[in-house]
Amino acid sequence: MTLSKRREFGLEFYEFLKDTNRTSIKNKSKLRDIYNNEFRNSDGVKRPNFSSVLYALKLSNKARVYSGQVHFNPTVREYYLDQWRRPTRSVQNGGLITSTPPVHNGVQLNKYTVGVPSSPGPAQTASTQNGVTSHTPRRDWKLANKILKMYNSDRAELISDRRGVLITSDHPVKDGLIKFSLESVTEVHIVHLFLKNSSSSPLLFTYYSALHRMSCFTLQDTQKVTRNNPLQLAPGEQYEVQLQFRPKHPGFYPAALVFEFKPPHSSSPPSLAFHLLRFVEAQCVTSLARELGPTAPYRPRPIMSAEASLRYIVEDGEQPERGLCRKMVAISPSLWSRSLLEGGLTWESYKELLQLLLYLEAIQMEVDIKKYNMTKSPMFRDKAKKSLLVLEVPGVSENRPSVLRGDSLLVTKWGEGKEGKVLVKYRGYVHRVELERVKLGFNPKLLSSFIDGQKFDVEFTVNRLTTRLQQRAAELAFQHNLGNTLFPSGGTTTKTPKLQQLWLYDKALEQNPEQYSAVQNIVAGSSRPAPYLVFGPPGTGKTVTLVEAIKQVLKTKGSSHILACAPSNSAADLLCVKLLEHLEKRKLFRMYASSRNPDDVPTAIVDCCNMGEHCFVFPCKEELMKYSIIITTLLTAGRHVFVDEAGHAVETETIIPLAGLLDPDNGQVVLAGDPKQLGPIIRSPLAIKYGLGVSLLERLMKVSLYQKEESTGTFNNRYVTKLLRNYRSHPSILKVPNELFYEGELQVFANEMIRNSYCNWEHLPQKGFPVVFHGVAGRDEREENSPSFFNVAEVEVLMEYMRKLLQGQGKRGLATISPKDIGIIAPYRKQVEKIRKALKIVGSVEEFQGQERRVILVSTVRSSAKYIQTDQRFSLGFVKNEKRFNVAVTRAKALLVVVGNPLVLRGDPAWDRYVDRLLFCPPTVETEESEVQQQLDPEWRNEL
Ligand SMILES: Nc1ncnc2c1ncn2[C@@H]1O[C@H](COP(=O)(O)OP(=O)(O)OP(=O)(O)O)[C@@H](O)[C@H]1O
Repeated sequence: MTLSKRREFGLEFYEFLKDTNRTSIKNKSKLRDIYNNEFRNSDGVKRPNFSSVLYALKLSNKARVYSGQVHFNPTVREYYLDQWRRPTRSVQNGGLITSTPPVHNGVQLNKYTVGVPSSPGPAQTASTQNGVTSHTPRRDWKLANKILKMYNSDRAELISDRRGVLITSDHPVKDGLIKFSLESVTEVHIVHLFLKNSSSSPLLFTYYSALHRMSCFTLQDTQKVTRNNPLQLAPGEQYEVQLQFRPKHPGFYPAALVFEFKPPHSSSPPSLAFHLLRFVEAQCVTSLARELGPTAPYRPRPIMSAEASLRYIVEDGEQPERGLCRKMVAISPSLWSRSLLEGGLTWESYKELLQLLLYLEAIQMEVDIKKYNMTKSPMFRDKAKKSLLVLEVPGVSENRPSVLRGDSLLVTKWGEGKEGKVLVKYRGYVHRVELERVKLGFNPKLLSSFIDGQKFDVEFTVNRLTTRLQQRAAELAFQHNLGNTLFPSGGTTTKTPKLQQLWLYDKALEQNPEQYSAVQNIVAGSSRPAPYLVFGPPGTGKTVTLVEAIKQVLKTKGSSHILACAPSNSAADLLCVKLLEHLEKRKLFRMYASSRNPDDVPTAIVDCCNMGEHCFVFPCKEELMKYSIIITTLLTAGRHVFVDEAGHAVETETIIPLAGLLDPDNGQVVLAGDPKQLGPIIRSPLAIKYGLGVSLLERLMKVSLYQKEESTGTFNNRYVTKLLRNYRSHPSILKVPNELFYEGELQVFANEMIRNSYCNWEHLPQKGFPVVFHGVAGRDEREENSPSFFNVAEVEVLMEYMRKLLQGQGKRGLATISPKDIGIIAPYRKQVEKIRKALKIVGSVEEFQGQERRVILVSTVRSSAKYIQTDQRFSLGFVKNEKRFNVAVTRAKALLVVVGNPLVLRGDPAWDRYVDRLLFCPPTVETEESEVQQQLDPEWRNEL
């Protein structure tokens, strides 16, 4: 159980002590007895033992223990029990709070009308019994849990006025919900709630509270009603409770309020109590937020109904210009058996099992893509190229559906499908993919009769090429005898190599013995035929080691042919740019697939790649052999094959460049990556279950050859190098990922001046600790037909940080910074689009793996838990995806700002530990624990 959960139980116990007037008890064994006998198993919730709970309280400075006595920290009450912010000052004794600026200051509030009671109400006496002022309604955990459980089935009843109680308000109430909106954080808004006994007998109003804590709200009433101090409502009598909303930040703040009533006999048992619920949705929306808000309400595209059983013919369309394109034949698995699936991956089962898993994956892709079929979708002529038609495909930029240049889809004129008639389906080829639309090339037969805005039914199709390439690679790997490479034992390895002394291009690497030895071993080919692995956490120099090794292989063996690959275009481009630092352009060739958008080619690479006049061209083999290095993505792919970010790729993707190209005896494969960062994206649950989600790098790392030798406790440098010196980040940025994912092994080696450049930034909650977690109560919204999410409140907070960063630069000893030193990472395309409206420097996590910036701002977007499963399924978002989370928080050198809703994020174990460690454990040795809590805005600290 996490520390935060244990702490939560501890605080809940403290609350229980308060409720039963026993906070004066300090004796540890007595408290343990109360905990065990009365609290621990009182409501079926599984709670940890007392010591474990006490330990969590101690760690978070909420309790101290000495001489067998437990002393609860007085701030426990303020921070925790008082989840509804305590009034800052009272108007009169026992009166209603009117903290500044009061909206209804001076208005009378009493039992029947709004006013201040002339004398202290009975609550004063009751609440001071224990020497503690406890009139602010506190949360009843048991009740909150009970209501949350009932909520799904009994919502209608919970919000209905019952047993003579009517709850009305000065705001409109629709379906139990009160909504209102403010324009600025300086405003305070009050909602008056009137509780009326409309029955013919008296009733007791016994309790009110909120189901969730949210400190921007305050609830209050004049009589300070509690269960110890109930209020009798005579027939026809009305009583007012006020809700005050005072947001600190723009955002969306939902709340649920519960009101408890009972028959008026003092002896009536608690079971006779009944509860009414009201919901509140408060918003604070600034003008920027309005501008960025949904352009139109979200309306998912109508999905095409199940395929009609009509006869049809297909009219082929116009393909985009591209080089030679060889059709590949589909491979159906020859064997399909449970024993094959369950037998695990061995060299004997390699081809059959991988082909079967790829087949399962392809079936899942077919099923998935059908869900995106659209009906009644209009198309328009492209203004720039009249022969193309433009179709809106919301979500295409997030691969929902996955459509690339060169893929095709089928359209039918809407309303044409009639029984007995042969339907014409027109195949449209994708010429260009834009944010939410594609440009399609169709048959002239369609174009000649096309009217702008004409509506069509659209069927998406899966491009089988990628699966087929991988299936073929599995087959070729077998044919070309790559068993010793893919299942290395070390037994077949050639004699111990002689390592040469090398003069590295990047002198910094000579100072790092692991990097230097990795380069030496790669140059000597010492692991052959086994692959050489370079693995290690973020920022440890895997890519630069790989790049240096490539340069050294070329320097020492001039005739070598090297294929350098990465799973994504951005990672392959990065390799290319780094290689160009010391190599002549003529030696190097970056080969793009025809599906790549030519506009996305970085300028540094334009004149050493396969970009032709209008499209990418594919030179013949002889032409290609003139180059020393060819750089491609794995799917687009020697003697030497280098693969960067190998942990991100499916095994069969990684073997595409090996199978058929690698000489099994003399070829050298080098894989660099980190299995704790982005992994393969697989849709089929069966394929995942039986191993397709494991990259070649990850699988090999479990082979004994690549593991620490027991006798020495070290890795065998001949086959593997583990890099542990991080050259990127300030220790505070690394602290939590290091503990979560790397067993604390990462060492800080980043340039001191750069990594410390934000340690004194005035906006840090704590000096010397350049990590900020900024809690935002936003709302994850969608607009129009797009399935992608955005969160305007988070954009606003990001903009605020951008302003602070750019305005503050160069001042008070801070380094100057330009926008290119700042990166913003968001998990959804729509959020990226919204942020781009103001800035030009954002990208998705995939684009950021392998990259770094001086300052990184992360927007997590998710603010409601209900979409988290969808995120998991589509490998989107940061919640419930440790690897994406790890990549996002390890890109910054000097300052990391994470903006998100901690209540939602904490539903994920990794985030929970992250927020927990940031908040409750000293991030650096010299930090005071109490100060660490300042890392989070106080408003949120109360919520957690
Ligand atoms: N020996 C070294 N001395 C100084 N700086 C280094 C050294 N090795 C790497 N670096 C620097 O560290 C940073 C991270 O390097 P690199 O991108 O190669 O790491 P990585 O392990 O591939 O990271 P990630 O897994 O996060 O993509 C770069 O700025 C690089 O120049």
